[in-house]
Amino acid sequence: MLSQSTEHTTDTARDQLPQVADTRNPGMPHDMDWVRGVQANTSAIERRTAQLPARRSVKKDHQAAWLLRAVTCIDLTTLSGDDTERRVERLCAKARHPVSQNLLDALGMPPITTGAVCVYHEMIPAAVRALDGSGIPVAAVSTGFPAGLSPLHLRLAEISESVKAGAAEIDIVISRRHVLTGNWTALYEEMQQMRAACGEAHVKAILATGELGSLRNVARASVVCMMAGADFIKTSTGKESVNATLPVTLVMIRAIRDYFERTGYRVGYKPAGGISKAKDAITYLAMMKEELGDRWLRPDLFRFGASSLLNDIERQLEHHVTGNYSAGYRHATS
Ligand SMILES: O=C[C@H](O)COP(=O)(O)O
Repeated sequence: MLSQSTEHTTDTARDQLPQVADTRNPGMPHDMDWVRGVQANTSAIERRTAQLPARRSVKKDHQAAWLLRAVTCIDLTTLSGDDTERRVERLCAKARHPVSQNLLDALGMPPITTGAVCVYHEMIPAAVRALDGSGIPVAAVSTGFPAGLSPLHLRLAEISESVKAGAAEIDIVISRRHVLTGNWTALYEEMQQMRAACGEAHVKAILATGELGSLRNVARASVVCMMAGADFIKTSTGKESVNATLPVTLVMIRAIRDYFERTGYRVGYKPAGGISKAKDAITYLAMMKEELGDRWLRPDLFRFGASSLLNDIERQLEHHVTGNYSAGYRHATS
């Protein structure tokens, strides 16, 4: 039998942070001095992250526990031009039962679900119907995803439409040009308007880090989006040529830590794009635990944006239980 805890896996350096009530990040006035003071030491960051996958070795039951935890944090995603209602329904069925009952029984685990299902606006009604009664939220990518270059009033209207259609979480894309030109005020104001358009729906700010030019820009954009009220900061759309990476992750989660230490508000983190291997998921979780502590290992503060990660996790769990690997197609999600 597995414990759902990951407590045996690594020491927690960050559990000493001040404990405050979990309230949604309301944002704060734009503090340009803070933003200008944010730096990122690229070589130190790359050195630190280069060591992570090599020294991270989680075995047997602990590995299965980490993998099940990862499953509960997946935003199970389909974002393709050829998405259909049928594909979304299959994805939602998988989100309800991401790991087969046989495996859960063998591991002594109760039923679990993924963190959310993430789709384009047009697919929201199908996802809402298919997830009815499951408690699994529908996340929608809005604001002219993935480039975010449609007029602002249309991007804001798209958010409102997505919320009206039943999305409980909105993944917005920021205007990369505001970062690349150092127009932090424009980024702050845009993010604030998007947060307001979301209303009660939680907003994840996609930075598209592969297009921001430098880790310092990633750090500054993270801070500005949190100041403007982002509930989550997310690396990528999955459509950039470089998506989630470990150096970008370190920069973003340290920005989250800094924001928490200064304001008392916890902002979530979502690495997305190209995360398809179970061992990579464990590396990300271990990094969250080391840098931010156990509180950030739950789906309200951590998600993977991933379309195929679940397949590999299920294969690894099957290997853990049976000693054999099954063919990948048996775990296909769509
Ligand atoms: O936000 C989620 C990403 O679009 C998924 O990317 P992926 O297909 O590389 O897993």
